[in-house]
Amino acid sequence: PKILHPLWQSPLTIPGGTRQSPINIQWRDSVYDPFLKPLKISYDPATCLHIWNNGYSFLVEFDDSTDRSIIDGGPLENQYRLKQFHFHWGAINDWGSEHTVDCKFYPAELHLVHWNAVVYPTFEEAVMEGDGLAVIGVFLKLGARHEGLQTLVDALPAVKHKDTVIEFDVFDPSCLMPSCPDYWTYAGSLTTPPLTESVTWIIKKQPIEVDEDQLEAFRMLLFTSDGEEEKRMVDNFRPLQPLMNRTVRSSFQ
Ligand SMILES: O=C(O)Cc1ccc(OCc2ccccc2)cc1
Ligand SMILES: [Zn+2]
Repeated sequence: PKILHPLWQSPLTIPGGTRQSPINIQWRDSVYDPFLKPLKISYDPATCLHIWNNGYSFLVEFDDSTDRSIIDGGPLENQYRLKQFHFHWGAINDWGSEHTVDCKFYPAELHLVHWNAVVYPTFEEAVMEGDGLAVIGVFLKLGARHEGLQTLVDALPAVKHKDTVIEFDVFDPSCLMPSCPDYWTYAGSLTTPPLTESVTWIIKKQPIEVDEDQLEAFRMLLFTSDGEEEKRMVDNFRPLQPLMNRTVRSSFQ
């Protein structure tokens, strides 16, 4: 019988999928690629629009009608425009990330979603193309309070329920980047429907630190709309997918 995902009520596997995400990154199997460039990030904090609980995660969305917030370099052939960022997390600190490193889960993972506006006219079209999207993944680990994240955390009670949105007009996602430039990269997919194989993943080696209260703030969000029986928004990560015929490259030795 078809196994449906508890969260999405859609098939858990893509028939014929050869580059699905997330995956385990086995550090010793990754291959250093000296031709990988440093990742260039230039975000304009004024392009921030709002925070939205879409029933899977909370998304911070950006005005992507111009090239004001972009990434370039790294493994990318073009510059890509920032569309939104969101997180995946667990009910407890033992798991929550989508990717793992040597089979280790982090308590949460940040995804900054960008699309190739040089080649494709809209995000929706880019989502269907092999070089359409570039997602930066940043692991969150338990440690010191993250001051930059706190402005986001303070806004979460206003988007507790599915389909609630609040204006959020200035935020610089660069503050969520770790200081170390090292990353892994591989060809993968969306980890939520439509699961299309259109993502160049750029996974930062160094996690950022957040404290327990900040993780708990994520866990008080709800999958459910106001008036429905409350279901806490936790464990919103997809199971690991087979590596198949892929190599994970590293920007570092
Ligand atoms: O960050 C990830 O989990 C990958 C990911 C990237 C993009 C994404 O977009 C969903 C979406 C697809 C088509 C139209 C509207 C929204 C969904 C997931
Ligand atoms: Zn994601």
